This record gives sequence, structure tokens and C-alpha cells, in this order.
Amino acid sequence: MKTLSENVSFGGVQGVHSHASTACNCDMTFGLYLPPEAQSGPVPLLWFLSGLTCTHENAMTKAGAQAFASEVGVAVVFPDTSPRGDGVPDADDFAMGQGAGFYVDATKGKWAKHFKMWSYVTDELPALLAENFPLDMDRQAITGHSMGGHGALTIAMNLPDRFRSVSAFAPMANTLDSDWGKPQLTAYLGEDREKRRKHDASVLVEERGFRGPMLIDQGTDDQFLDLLKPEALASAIARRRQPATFRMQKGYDHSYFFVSSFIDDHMALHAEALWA
Ligand SMILES: N[C@@H](CCC(=O)N[C@@H](CSC=O)C(=O)NCC(=O)O)C(=O)O
Repeated sequence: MKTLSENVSFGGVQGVHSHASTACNCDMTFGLYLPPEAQSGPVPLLWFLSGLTCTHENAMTKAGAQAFASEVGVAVVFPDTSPRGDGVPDADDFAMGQGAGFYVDATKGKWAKHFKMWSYVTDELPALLAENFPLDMDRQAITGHSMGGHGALTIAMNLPDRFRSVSAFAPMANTLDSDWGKPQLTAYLGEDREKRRKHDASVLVEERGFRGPMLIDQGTDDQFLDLLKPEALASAIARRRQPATFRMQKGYDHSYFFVSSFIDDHMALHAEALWA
């Protein structure tokens, strides 16, 4: 692992690190914020998964998570959203290829060699973090934006013992039946709808649910509302009677201005679960 940069932030340190990834068959870069408490012992960890076109940098610089993370003594990791590099396949559509890993392990065609973001985020990166940083991996929580909201919800519900709390900002909520999800996951995983069910947040909420706190924020003026399908997730929450807070935030769009407006609420939810 190589440290690319370190900046003091709210008394803690915002680092950027890179490493050779076995899962993705390329070098990967991630951001990790360590609060001041990390200087005296392991701290809990919050995952922030980002959306289409993002690198590790977007949420790290625009979500505004560090102030609250410092206050409550929680580390935040910002992984990249896909494998990258000259040898890694890409697509003209920004919703496919580099910047659009969808947090799945691709099994089909040219994508299969590198696009293993599920394994990267659930196995390889946690192991690397545990080995190299003062983190208490028994206390983890997860959040994300858009494609990253889809990742946060689907990973949390597929790994029910790992995360104490889950939240999402404008998540892609119904990847089985949306143009943000269906074409991409079909290319990555194949035509078999059954294989794609474990990557649909609404299906998972209805069939499995989540036993910890869940918070979803969605802007009413989001330019991608028809692709995100928040109504599918809200209906699934209601059908399962899943304890959750689902808020339609009047006037907000899909940008990081929306994310940073509500990040403190999400951080507070996760901090309470992580320090309980
Ligand atoms: N360039 C695209 C818009 C891409 C976009 O809005 N990406 C969002 C995530 S969308 C879902 O995953 C994002 O987070 N962008 C990075 C940022 O810093 O804002 C277009 O032209 O429509």
C-alpha cells in the first residue's frame, strides 16, 4: 500500500492511499478519514460508497463528512467506484465501465476480469484496512449516494451481521427494472434475472429487511428521479414494515449540495449505532 497524500482535517487526518488490487486486477485508490481518537486506539468505521462517474475523491471532498466524523470519533472510508486504468475496459455511456462498477462481481464478457467491486468492497479492502489502520472492524456502518446508495443498501442487507446501520442519499432503488441498473447489471452478470435479485435494494428490503437503523433521503427535484425509483423502495419498506426513515426532501436535486445538506443526520444515525 502506498500513501499518496495526507491532510489534517478537523484535528484528524484525511489520507489517500493506493494499492495493487487482486480482486480488480489493477491498482485501486481510496480515501480514509481518521478522526483524532484514532491516535489513541481503534475507532469504528463508516463506508461511503459513491455514484456514477465518481472516484474516491468526490465524496471525500464534497460530502462534508469529516467535521461530524471528527466530533464523534468515526473513521470514514471512500472507495473508488470501479477498477481503472489503460488495461481496464470502458464504455461510451457514463453509466457503464470505469466509474460505474455497480458494486457487483461481473461474470460476463470483457467485464469479468476487472469489475469485481463486490469482492473489493466486501473482502479485499476491509482486510487491507484492518491490517494497516487503527480501525475496529466489529463496528462498521455503511452509506452511499446514488449508485453508491444502491451499493450500501444491497451490501448491508446481503451481509446482515457486518453493518450496524445503513443509510443512503438518492439511491438507485430498483436496479432490476430501471435503465440505471437493468442494462448494466445484465452486461455484468447476464440475462438471468435471479442472479441480479441480490443486487436490487427494493427486492432485498421486502425479502430480507435490515435489523439496524435505516435512513433514506431523496430530493424531490432530483433530475434522475425516474431512474432511481424511490417509490419502489418506499413501497417495499411499507410492505415489509421495515423500521426506516424515508424522507422526500423538498426542492433538492441529485448533487453533492443535497448530500452535504443532510450528511450530519446520516453521521448522527451511524455514530449512535456504532457507539451503542
Ligand atoms: N455526468 C452525468 C451525471 C453524472 C452524475 O450526476 N453522477 C453523480 C452520481 S449519479 C448516480 O450514481 C455524481 O455523484 N457525480 C459526481 C459529482 O461530484 O457530482 C450527466 O451528464 O448527466
